[in-house]
Amino acid sequence: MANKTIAFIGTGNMSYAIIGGMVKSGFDAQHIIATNRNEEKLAKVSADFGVQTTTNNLDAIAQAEVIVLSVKPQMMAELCQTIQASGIDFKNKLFVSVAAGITVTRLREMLGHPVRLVRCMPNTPSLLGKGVSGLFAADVSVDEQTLIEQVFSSTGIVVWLDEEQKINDIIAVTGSSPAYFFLFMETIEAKALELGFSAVQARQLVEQTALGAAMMACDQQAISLEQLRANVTSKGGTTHAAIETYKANHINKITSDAMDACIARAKEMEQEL
Ligand SMILES: NC(=O)C1=CN([C@@H]2O[C@H](COP(=O)(O)OP(=O)(O)OC[C@H]3O[C@@H](n4cnc5c(N)ncnc54)[C@H](OP(=O)(O)O)[C@@H]3O)[C@@H](O)[C@H]2O)C=CC1
Ligand SMILES: O=C(O)[C@@H]1CCC=N1
Repeated sequence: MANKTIAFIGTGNMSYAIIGGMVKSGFDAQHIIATNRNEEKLAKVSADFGVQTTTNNLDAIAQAEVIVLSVKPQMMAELCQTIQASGIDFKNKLFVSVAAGITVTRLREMLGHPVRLVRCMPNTPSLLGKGVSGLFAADVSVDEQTLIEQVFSSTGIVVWLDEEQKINDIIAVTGSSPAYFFLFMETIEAKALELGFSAVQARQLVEQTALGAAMMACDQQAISLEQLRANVTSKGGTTHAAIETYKANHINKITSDAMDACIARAKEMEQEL
């Protein structure tokens, strides 16, 4: 990665998290260019991580060897149209798209060129080096795969996928799932408030418990999640009463249905965009 420059086109929530993870893990900020149409967002990423910034996407693309397309899927066609119209030489450029719901075929149509491309499905914990990135390579050399693996493994773990359609599955498992955990935390926080804990206490109690549970799972790999749960659940006790309530309300089915809806939406977007 030594002398390669990487440009993030459309630096919002996701690119901010990736850039943060990269810089905190030691990537040279001077080899990262962040773009946005909004100066305010660029001021923050520059102040926080010391990367180069510009509102001129084409300047950034011209300077970079790796170009991460990171606008919302609905804005990708318009962005690619401007890249295509610029007449930029794609020969020495490797593209990465983090967009959900846009296939390799469709991205190449949008760019008007059969670019070498990696589809990446990251998640926002990348900011803390705790991300997961699912990667699918399309006509990418071994050296380029190594390069992309270096970039994304600086933000957490990477998983190479052998079929493009698995990107949609990993969206459900890791791309979108931080939001499921936050939703679950929100429900505990709301109930803690109802029980009379202050807002500060409710937030602190839920975040410390979530962190503690996640760290126990990470620290005790040999113990199944089911067993970790069992270790909290005394026979005839309070946790048992709570868990039985979750089961009676079909928590497994709710999660399975939610993840199926996530995958179905990704497939629908592939038809729409
Ligand atoms: N957020 C997440 O957890 C994850 C997101 N992704 C993918 O990442 C991509 C980005 O998502 P996210 O970061 O959440 O979205 P954001 O809207 O936060 O970030 C995209 C940014 O790009 C800006 N932008 C739009 N068009 C252009 C343009 N032509 N030139 C320069 N900047 C532009 C937007 O500006 P403005 O604010 O004015 O619209 C916005 O600030 C999506 O494709 C999504 O599917 C993948 C995995 C997880
Ligand atoms: O909600 C979305 O569509 C994006 C993709 C994964 C997380 N956020």
